[in-house]
Amino acid sequence: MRRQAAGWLLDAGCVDARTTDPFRLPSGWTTPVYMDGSRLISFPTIRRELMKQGLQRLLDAGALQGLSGVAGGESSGIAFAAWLAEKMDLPLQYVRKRAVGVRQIEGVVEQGGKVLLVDDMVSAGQYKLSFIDALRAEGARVEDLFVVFDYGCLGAAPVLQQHGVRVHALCDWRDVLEQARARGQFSDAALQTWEEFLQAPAEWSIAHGGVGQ
Ligand SMILES: O=P(O)(O)OC[C@H]1O[C@H](OP(=O)(O)OP(=O)(O)O)[C@H](O)[C@@H]1O
Ligand SMILES: O=C(O)c1cc(=O)[nH]c(=O)[nH]1
Repeated sequence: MRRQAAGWLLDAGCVDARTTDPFRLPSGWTTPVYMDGSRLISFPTIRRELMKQGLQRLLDAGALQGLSGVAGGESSGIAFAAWLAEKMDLPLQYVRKRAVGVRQIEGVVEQGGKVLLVDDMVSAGQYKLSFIDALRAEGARVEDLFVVFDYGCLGAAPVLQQHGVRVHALCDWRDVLEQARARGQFSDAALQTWEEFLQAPAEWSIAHGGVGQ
């Protein structure tokens, strides 16, 4: 299943891999690969399959028990949250990256209700922590995050776990790299740089002018 999700990200053209001029993420990490999950909304078959896999995964993990709402992270997470909320016939909210005035959440949050946070992806998890804080400040219980893609190497899952939130991701960079290799996508040099990053992300980032934690 992880390979299949990784393949869909490649099919949708979400992955960019470089050998020079690294990407600099808002968290300060530098990377040779970038995931543009926002493209997924434009591929109906892919997005439908991803949501089907997501629901199954959440069900298997017991994350759908007692849910009272689904909250999308601005902006790419909103469509995915809406599709999941519609499938489960649950209320939808979305969380802005920054408050407009005093309001960061749109939609109605049920006091004490359990909300599933949804986004297209997680890298270092900074935005997710802000979304979780905002939802909790409004009285929601947040115990689970669903994303299509987790970097898997920047430590977001353990940090979110410390904040009481489990991460449910369909795939990570290792899955995407294996799939890209199997398909012969990207140059050998790009695949090699990608592998070096995954083997030592902190060292790679620092060596390319980024942060390492
Ligand atoms: O900091 P993290 O929690 O790891 O999340 C990384 C964020 O990167 C993407 O958003 P981006 O800012 O690229 O824009 P968009 O969602 O508005 O498309 C993605 O949608 C996540 O929200
Ligand atoms: O760290 C981020 O914000 C980030 C990383 C990435 O690969 N793609 C993205 O959209 N955001």
